[in-house]
Amino acid sequence: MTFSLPIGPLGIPQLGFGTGTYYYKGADTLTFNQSLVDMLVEAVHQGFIHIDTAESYGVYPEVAAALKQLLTEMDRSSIFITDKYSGSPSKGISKNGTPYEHLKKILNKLGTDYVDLYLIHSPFITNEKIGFTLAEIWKSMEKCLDEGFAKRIGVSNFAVSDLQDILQTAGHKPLVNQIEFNAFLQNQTPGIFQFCKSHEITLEAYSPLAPLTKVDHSSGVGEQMDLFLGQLAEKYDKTKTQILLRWVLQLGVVPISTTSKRSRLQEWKGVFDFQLEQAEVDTVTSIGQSYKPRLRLYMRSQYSKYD
Ligand SMILES: NC(=O)C1=CN([C@@H]2O[C@H](COP(=O)(O)OP(=O)(O)OC[C@H]3O[C@@H](n4cnc5c(N)ncnc54)[C@H](OP(=O)(O)O)[C@@H]3O)[C@@H](O)[C@H]2O)C=CC1
Ligand SMILES: O=C1Nc2ccccc2C1=O
Repeated sequence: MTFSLPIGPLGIPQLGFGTGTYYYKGADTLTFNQSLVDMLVEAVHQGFIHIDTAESYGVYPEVAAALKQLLTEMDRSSIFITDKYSGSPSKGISKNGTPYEHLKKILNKLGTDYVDLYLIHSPFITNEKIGFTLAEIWKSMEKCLDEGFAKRIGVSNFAVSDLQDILQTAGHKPLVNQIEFNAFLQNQTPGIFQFCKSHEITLEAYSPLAPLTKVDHSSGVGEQMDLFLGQLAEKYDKTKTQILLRWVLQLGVVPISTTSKRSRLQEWKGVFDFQLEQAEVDTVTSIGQSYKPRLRLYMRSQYSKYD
């Protein structure tokens, strides 16, 4: 039976395939990573049609190559592409101009007319750093939406006060906030989960598997969580990876994961054919909340003060 990735309320496919982290190339423009192209094509073939990329990952050539192949077989509308603007600074000016200027260049590179979701990668944008204020950057994001180059616009790594600043002047509100989110980091910044829920801003969770991959499971809360995930895995005949992704989904959050292994795609399919009981979701949540200091891999210099 063919697998269809469930589509959420804003038309967002409910698991994103990340082209950062494991596949991150940054400024390395010389190496072409054919294994990323092959994995993207395979992932989309198997139903994982949501591709998460960014200006800073240095992987547009690979995403473009995968799309070129895929678009000979399927409609553009069957694939969901997210891009993120970081405005990579160079001597106080953004190397790639405004989000609008960046996106127009990138669409050309990617061989498509639009992205499905366009995010500002982080709120740490100032006139001094890149020559534009955050308000100017949001205006430019809105222009991308108005002209149809982005179907949806949003942000990433934004705190409540950053969102409030944007909401004050926005013509179009951010539809998504992609944040670092896992059982051991349930609020990247204070109150962000609840704020986004109450403002109907969809949360996307990057690095959702960190409690499995970045934690000592031999003692303390790490061990307690591992044991509980193990119990749930046994009860549902699932893996711990599947249980953690399921927990994210049942909180109404879209996981953004990635993999180097084709076998993981089969594992991901098994995230969508079962449900945790509410009490089990709550237990993962409450064990997770007792993990101190919180498990934070990104934006530490700005956000570790909250841990
Ligand atoms: N907006 C932002 O600022 C950021 C966005 N992102 C986005 O999120 C994406 C995903 O982030 P990432 O941190 O990789 O997400 P995850 O936490 O989902 O980690 C994915 C990694 O976990 C490994 N893994 C899965 N299951 C297991 C297991 N049981 N044991 C050991 N390893 C396992 C996978 O390796 P394997 O190859 O074995 O499957 C893969 O490399 C990025 O690629 C990027 O697109 C990431 C960081 C910041
Ligand atoms: O989004 C990302 N930001 C990063 C910073 C360092 C390494 C990987 C990443 C991402 O995938």
